[in-house]
Amino acid sequence: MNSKDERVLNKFKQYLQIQTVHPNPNYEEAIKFLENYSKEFLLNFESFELVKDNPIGHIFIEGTEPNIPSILLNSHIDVVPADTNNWKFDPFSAKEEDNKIYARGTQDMKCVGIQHLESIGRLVESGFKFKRSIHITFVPGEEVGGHVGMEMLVKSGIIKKWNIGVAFDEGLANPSEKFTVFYGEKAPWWILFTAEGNVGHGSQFIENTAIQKIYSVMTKLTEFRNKQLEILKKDPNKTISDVHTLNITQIKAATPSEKSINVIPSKATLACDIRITPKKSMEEIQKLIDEICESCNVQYQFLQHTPINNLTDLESQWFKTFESSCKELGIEIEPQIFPAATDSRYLRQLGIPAIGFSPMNNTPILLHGNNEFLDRDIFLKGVHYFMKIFSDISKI
Ligand code: MET
Ligand SMILES: [Zn+2]
Ligand SMILES: [Zn+2]
Repeated sequence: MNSKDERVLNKFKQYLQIQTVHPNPNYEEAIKFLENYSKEFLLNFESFELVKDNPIGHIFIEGTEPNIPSILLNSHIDVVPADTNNWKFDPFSAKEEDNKIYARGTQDMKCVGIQHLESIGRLVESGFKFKRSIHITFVPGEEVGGHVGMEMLVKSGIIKKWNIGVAFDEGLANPSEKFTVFYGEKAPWWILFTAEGNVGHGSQFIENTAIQKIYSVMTKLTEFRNKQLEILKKDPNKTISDVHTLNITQIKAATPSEKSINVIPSKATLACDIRITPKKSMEEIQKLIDEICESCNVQYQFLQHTPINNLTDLESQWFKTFESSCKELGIEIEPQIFPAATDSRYLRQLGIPAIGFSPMNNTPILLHGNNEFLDRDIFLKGVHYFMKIFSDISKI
C-alpha cells in the first residue's frame, strides 16, 4: 500500500466518522473536513448556504477553455439513520475487518465524494491541465428529497450559470464483476392522503369515518402495488426498473388523547412512496390518485413530485467517452435505470446529461441497510478509474 492510498483511506474513514445523519446531520464538521482536505491539494473550496444551516461545499477548477461546458461531480453529504443494534460495529466508527470498511455511507455515498475529490486532486497535483472547468459539489439533504441542496442549486440559477455539459452522481454497487451505470431513474412521488370523517362513540356503528376512508385508500393502493408486482414476476426479462413501485410508509390517526380508544378520530392520513418508471407515462399514476380521491372522498398533496423525468442519451459524446474510458480500463459496464432517486433528476430536468456511477463491483448492494460496507481495494481502484474517466471526458 503506497502512502497516497493510505492517506485517502484515512480521509474516507474520517469522513465516515462525521455524523451527517438525519434528522440532525452535522454538516458543519463535514464542510470543515472537506475544506481542509481540499487545501491539501491546493484546491479552491468555498461553502455557501441557499437554505439556512444546509451548507453546500463547492470546489472549482478553471479549465484552460473556461467558456466551453464544464463538468460537475456531485455527491451528497448526508446519510440515512442506522440502527446500531443491528450492526456488527458502530455505524460511525468506520471499523475495518477483512479489508472491509463498515460504516453508514460507505456505499451511499461518502465513497464517491472522497473519490471525486481525491481523483481530481491527484490529477491537479500531477500537473494535469483540465480543458473544461470542473465543479465538485457536496450537497446536503439528498436523503430527504434534495430540496435544500441540489434542488436549490438548480432553482437559484447557479447550475445554469456553471454551464454544465455533463454531470456525475451516485450509482449502486454491483455484486458481479461488472459495474452498473445509471442513465436515468424512476420519478419519486411522495403523496399524503388526508381524510376527514364522522366522529362519535367507539361503541357505535359510525359511518364514513376518517379511518374507514383511509382504509379504502389503502386497499386501492395495495391493489395497484400488487398488479405491478405481478407484471414484474410474470416476465423474467423485466427488472424492478420496468414497473412502478408503491409502498405505504405512514398511517396516522388518533384523537389528541391516545388513551381515548373509545373516541373515533376526525382525521386520518396516509403517506405513500411511489416510484414511477420512465418507461411508462406518468399520466396513469395521476389518474389513479385522482380516482382514489374522488371515490374515497379524501384529499391529497404532494410531498415530493417529479413532473418531468428525462433520460441521459446513451449516444451522446459524453456517454460514449465514458464508455470508451471504461473499456480502456478493462471494466465492463451495464447501463440501467436507477430504481430509486438521486439528485441527478434535478439536473436531467434541465437537460443536463447525468451519469450515475459509484465504482463498486463485486459488492452487495447495502445502501440504507445494516452493516453497509465497502472493500478497501475496491474503493482505492475507484479513485484510479475516476482519474482516467475525468481526464478523458475533460478532453472532448
Ligand atoms: N435517495 C433517496 C431515495 O431514493 C431520497 C431521494 S428523495 C425522493 O429514497
Ligand atoms: Zn445516495
Ligand atoms: Zn440513499
